[in-house]
This record gives sequence, C-alpha cells and structure tokens, in this order.
Amino acid sequence: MVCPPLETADDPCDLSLAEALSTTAARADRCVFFFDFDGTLAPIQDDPDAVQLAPGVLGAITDLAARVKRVSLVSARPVDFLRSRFPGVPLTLHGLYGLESQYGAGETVTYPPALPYADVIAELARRAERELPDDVLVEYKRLSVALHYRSAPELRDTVHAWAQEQAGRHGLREQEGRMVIELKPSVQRDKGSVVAEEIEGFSCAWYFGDDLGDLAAFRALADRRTTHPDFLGVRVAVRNPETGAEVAAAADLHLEGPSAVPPFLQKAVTAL
Ligand SMILES: O=P(O)(O)OC[C@H]1O[C@H](O[C@H]2O[C@H](CO)[C@@H](O)[C@H](O)[C@H]2O)[C@H](O)[C@@H](O)[C@@H]1O
Repeated sequence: MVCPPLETADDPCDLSLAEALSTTAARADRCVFFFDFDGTLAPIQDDPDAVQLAPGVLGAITDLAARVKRVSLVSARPVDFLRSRFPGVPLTLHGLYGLESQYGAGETVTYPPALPYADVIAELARRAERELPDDVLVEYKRLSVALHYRSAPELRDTVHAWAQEQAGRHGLREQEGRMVIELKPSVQRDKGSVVAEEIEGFSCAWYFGDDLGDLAAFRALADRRTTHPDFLGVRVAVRNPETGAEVAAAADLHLEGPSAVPPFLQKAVTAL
C-alpha cells in the first residue's frame, strides 16, 4: 500500500509514494497507467456532451505516454468520444466498460458477446425517452444506455425502479454511477476484466478513478498483487462528494479532484 499524501492513513503503509515512483521508474518499460475519464480527467458537468478535460490533462497524459510502456483509458464513454478528447495521443482506449476497444491507431473492436444486445438497447433508449420524466437525460451509447438524473436528483428512485424492471425483463445488467444508472449487456466484461487482461505481462500498473464502476479495476490490481507479490499496483482515488468515500476507501492514494491530476502526473513524469 502507498501512503496517502494528502491525509494521514489509518493503516500503516508499507510503501511510500516516493518508493512507488522509484519502483515505477525502474520498471517504466513494463508499466501501464490506466485512467477513468469522467470525474477523473474531466470535471463533472450537467451536460455529458459538453465535458472537456481539466486544464493540463492533455499535456500531462501526452508526457506520461512518452515515459511508460502504455497509457490506457478505461471508461463508460464510447471510444469515439474518448478519441475526440485526446486527438493524436498514443493511447489504448477501452470504452463502454470494455465493450469496445481501440489499440493504438487500429480499428475499434467490439466485444463479440455484447453485439446481440444492440437492438434491445436501442429500443430501450427510445422507451426511456417516452416513459421517463423529461428531466431524465437519456444517453444512448450503442451497447448501453445511461439514465441521468443529475438535474433532478429527486427522480433517483423513479429512475432506479424503471431500470431495475427493464433489466429483469431483458436480461440486462445495471451499473450505478454518479447521478446515473446504466443498463448494459449481461456479459462478463467490466473495468476489472479489462484491467486484469491488460496487466498480463506487466509488472507495474496505476489506476486513477472516481466512480463505483472503477472499484472492479481496483480489485483487479489488488488480486494481481495477491497472486504476484512482486507486482506494483497503485490505486488512486479522485475524490468527489458523491461516490468519493467508497472509492477512496478502496484506494492507496487520494487526489482532490480532476484538477489535482495534472500536477500529480507532472511530478510523476519528472520522477520517471
Ligand atoms: O467511466 P467514466 O468515464 O467515468 O464514465 C462514467 C459516466 O460518465 C458520464 O456521466 C458522468 O459525467 C457526466 C458529465 O460530467 C455527468 O453529467 C453525470 O452525472 C455523470 O454520471 C457519462 O455521461 C456516462 O455515459 C458514463 O457512464
């Protein structure tokens, strides 16, 4: 565990941040850095389409990508959206919780078991527009649909009940997030399986996340540390008032929001 730099740890740490960075530097060619997108690299806004990177993120991620073996985004956003925010940066992109991926400049590939769900998801998005109150924002993403209640938090129970019923009826999975619930295919693919797959062959990985969907990725790093004691896995929680406590409790290190990520990365790049 890495000692949190921003607060006193309850548990004794067996690795300081300085040691984690020096170990990472020694293994930079076998190290991968993972980042969630919303709430981690970009501040939360009411309108998902309007979201932009926090100042300094583009430069910091570009610099980091030149120093370590791989930088990957692991997000619930579609790959095309992620690419639009990082034009020309050499990243591996995992969108829709890993249901689609783009490796380098290659084509976007879809996780095949999810494809049969495309029609039901499209129909569900249309029904959500008709059946849910106008204040619920329906974000259709080809293989999943996000039902946002950020502008009307009092609708949370209504939205959750609708989602639960539809999930049961169509054999879908629910994924809760920050003022949102998503319906997605019932397949064995999430941020945890993406990370578990990617870290094969690496001896070092960092994961930065802020939301409940990121907990599976944190667990993948912890599991790897259990089976490979020499593996360096660092879980970084980006704090927020919504899901922050649960995510922070599972992390080794805490940052105070997306704006704290670029200065932290620039320090890391200098250390590497
Ligand atoms: O895995 P992520 O990259 O963190 O994506 C999770 C969800 O992020 C977006 O929703 C969240 O951010 C919105 C824009 O700031 C905000 O309005 C919303 O309340 C948040 O839940 C995105 O729109 C969703 O599709 C993602 O599932």
